[in-house]
Amino acid sequence: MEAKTIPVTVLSGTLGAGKTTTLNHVLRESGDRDLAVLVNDMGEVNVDADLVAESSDISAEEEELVELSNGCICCELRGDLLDAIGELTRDREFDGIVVESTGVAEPLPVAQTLTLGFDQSDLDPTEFYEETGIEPLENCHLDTTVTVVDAHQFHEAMQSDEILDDDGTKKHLGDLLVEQVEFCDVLLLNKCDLVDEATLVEIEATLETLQPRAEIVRTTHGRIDVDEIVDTGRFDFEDASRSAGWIQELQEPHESAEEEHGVTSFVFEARRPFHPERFADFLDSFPDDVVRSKGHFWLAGREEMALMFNVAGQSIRVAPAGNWIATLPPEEREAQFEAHPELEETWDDEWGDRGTRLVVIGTEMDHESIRNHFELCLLTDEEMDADWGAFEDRFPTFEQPPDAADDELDDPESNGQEEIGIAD
Ligand SMILES: Nc1nc2c(ncn2[C@@H]2O[C@H](COP(=O)(O)OP(=O)(O)OP(=O)(O)O)[C@@H](O)[C@H]2O)c(=O)[nH]1
Repeated sequence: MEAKTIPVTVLSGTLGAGKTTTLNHVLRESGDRDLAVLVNDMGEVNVDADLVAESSDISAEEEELVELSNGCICCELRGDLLDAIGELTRDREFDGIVVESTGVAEPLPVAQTLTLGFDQSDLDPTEFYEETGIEPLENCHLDTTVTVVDAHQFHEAMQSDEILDDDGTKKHLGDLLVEQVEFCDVLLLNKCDLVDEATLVEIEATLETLQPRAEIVRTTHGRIDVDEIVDTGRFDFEDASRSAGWIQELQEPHESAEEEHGVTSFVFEARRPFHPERFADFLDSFPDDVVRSKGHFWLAGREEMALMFNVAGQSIRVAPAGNWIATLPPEEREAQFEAHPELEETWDDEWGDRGTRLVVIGTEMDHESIRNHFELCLLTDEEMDADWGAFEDRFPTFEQPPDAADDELDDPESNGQEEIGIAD
């Protein structure tokens, strides 16, 4: 039998959602469990850690409380995070470790760091160990990822055009919130005392659509049963990476017109490209009732590369999604056909795999009107025969391979969003 390893819980959530409050509650209610806490605090003042220490009788000498400051555990402090857990657990057996991320941290890279660091994933960790200089930790496992959502601020956050700065990486608040919701095992819908029942039900419906796999628990002042988030055995990297509603919807599309509480979704598909000017104009006034949209699209004049469409609240991002299979050399194309036999069915004699497939999730959306808007952006028969290079194209140009472009694209100021006229 495998030895039991220490379960690690990661708490994420936007600024002020109630992470620290939840952590304090968990420490107070931890009973016989011996818990260690690791708090990632950006900047000079580490208020969170003080609070934790105060309310949980943890003394610094016991070294059960570790602060990681001046950086973010989803970026430059990834190695430090593992070092700190290694230090903590070198001579001591804990019943659990709770990591509180900063309000700007993305859960996926943190989970990736931990699964690699705990040698718990199928990914090849060699490069990671070389880069961070750490040794794999065999005495821990990533057990539960928890996202705390502020019920009171949810709608405001989704509609906000506030830009957050995570150590140089700029992101819309809605974008971060959606990422945190889409990647977790447990969603704590906190601050339920500040919101009426109808609003809570509506937020729950949205959360369920964005993240069908997670357990959603309503809380006030983070009062959660400790067993719901410590040592639950819920985390699985592959499942968590594939659990977002938009991914599931793309895999098994269904037009959900009468979902609960006005939250519905549909998949838009087309085998003609979008007219770059009309599509950019549409994005300039993109409907507010779309909460989330994601997928790839074909833009006329960009026959080499598929583009990724990524809407979360007020954030609209476009990024490279890789070359069309039709552009690959014959042997690579063959390999793709072997790996994805379903390609045969949809392959177009002239255009190969080029096309558009987007999931649209929203509240009280008018499906027909949004579909029509997308349809109107497609090239007409006449335009199909025109010179596509002559169309006005305000979308950013992507010359780098997708991997290299990714970081830069996270920055709304550098990814050309202004160029494509994002709606305020
Ligand atoms: N009314 C109400 N207030 C809450 C609730 N949960 C937390 N708060 C308050 O919300 C504020 C922020 O809570 P924190 O726990 O510090 O939030 P956080 O997510 O740790 O915040 P950062 O560390 O700044 O990201 C505090 O004043 C809490 O007392 C709740 O359920 N209801």
